[in-house]
Amino acid sequence: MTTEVLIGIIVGVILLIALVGLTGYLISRKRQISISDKPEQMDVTDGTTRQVDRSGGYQAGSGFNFSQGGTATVDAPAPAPEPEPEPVDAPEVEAQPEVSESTAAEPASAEPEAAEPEPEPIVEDAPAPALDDIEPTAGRLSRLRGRLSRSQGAIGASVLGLLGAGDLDEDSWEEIEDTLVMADLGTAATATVVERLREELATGKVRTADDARSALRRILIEQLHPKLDRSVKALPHADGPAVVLVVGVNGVGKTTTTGKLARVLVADGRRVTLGAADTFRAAAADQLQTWGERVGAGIVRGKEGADPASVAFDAVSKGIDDGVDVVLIDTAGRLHTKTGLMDELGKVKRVVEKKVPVDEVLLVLDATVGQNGLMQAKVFAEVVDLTGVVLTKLDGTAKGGIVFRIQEELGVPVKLVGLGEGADDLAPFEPGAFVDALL
Ligand SMILES: Nc1nc2c(ncn2[C@@H]2O[C@H](COP(=O)(O)OP(=O)(O)OP(=O)(O)O)[C@@H](O)[C@H]2O)c(=O)[nH]1
Repeated sequence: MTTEVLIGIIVGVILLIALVGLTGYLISRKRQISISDKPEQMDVTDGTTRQVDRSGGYQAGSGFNFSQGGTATVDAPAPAPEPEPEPVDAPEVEAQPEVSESTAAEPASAEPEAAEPEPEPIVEDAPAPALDDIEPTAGRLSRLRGRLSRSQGAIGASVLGLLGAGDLDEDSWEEIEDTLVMADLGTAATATVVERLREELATGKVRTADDARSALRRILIEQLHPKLDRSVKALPHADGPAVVLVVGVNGVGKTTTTGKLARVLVADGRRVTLGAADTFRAAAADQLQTWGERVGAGIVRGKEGADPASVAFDAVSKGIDDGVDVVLIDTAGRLHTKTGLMDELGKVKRVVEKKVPVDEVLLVLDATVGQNGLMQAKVFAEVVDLTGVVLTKLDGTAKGGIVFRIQEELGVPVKLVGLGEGADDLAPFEPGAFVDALL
């Protein structure tokens, strides 16, 4: 009797355990997201397989968005602690000789009152010869599809692969974190993305590959502050042209970006004057002149070593006289000393503003240099009030995640991206399209 009861109890317990185990297994199967981290493949006729282009790449439908300076910025990101702008030059030198700076290539010098007369700036009018056909600006991103191929999938394949492995242990979460950090998202954005992903998974609503992809997509887009005003303030005012200063260290693509931007503006029916205030390297002014000649934009340039501020001032003066819509000023970015840079850029801005307000200060950063770019950005942010970032060479890097850090740490929107060396390889930055290229 006792033995029978005992056997009965044991059988009952075994059945109960089996039932609990089966239920647990079924629940865990249901929660498991099955996503392949391998690229999709398809058979081709020769019996081999090749990757299906599931890219779509970085594409978007709209063209460039230009606006007038002074318009309010929408939904500024909660920036990382803003660097205190350092005071620009202790006592502002009043009655500055606007175009009569010394030609000495000494960047850190104080603004001289009465220096040697500046040689007359060389003013080149737009030449008559046949001009380039400029690619239409609308749908520019669609045409540049696939340029982000190296970024493409970097985050998606690995993170979605891990999410697809079902219940994630701490090692998997660490691996997800590592992937995001490797893509240069930075620790703050990575922590937020991981936290948000954990929350989404905890709700139990993420069940399929599509759910996981769209959750990750949504979270990454949120981190890019999609509502930021990314319009380029390049539309003229009632009483004068818009002025755009293009700043950045040498070699990042400043001159190229200035030329590309001129093309976009001309293609949109705007009249442009270029100011070659990068007087450090004569070749830079030659390069800009060529860009101008190709689209019919006038250029003002100085002799090598001339004072950048006087060239900028003359460019703006000529722009006003000619009644152009926008003056684009390419500056030199010798980052050897912060003081030198501050003196030079601060002075360029102040001198120009004796004529008209500067509407846009675009910092050009080379995406391929990763962290270094961020350090450069911080130095520039201390020197001038940046209003936007142009991220160049995104076609040659898997580190597109730097976009997240720049915006987060500077509180300045990425407005444009360079996606190649071609004259029309400049596109507006669009968070949705960018994230699609990453996944
Ligand atoms: N792949 C790629 N190359 C680019 C891009 N933008 C610029 N470049 C190249 O980067 C190089 C440097 O560009 P520049 O415009 O001369 O750079 P900069 O900052 O003006 O440099 P300095 O003239 O020395 O002051 C050139 O070979 C450009 O063609 C881009 O978006 N993608």
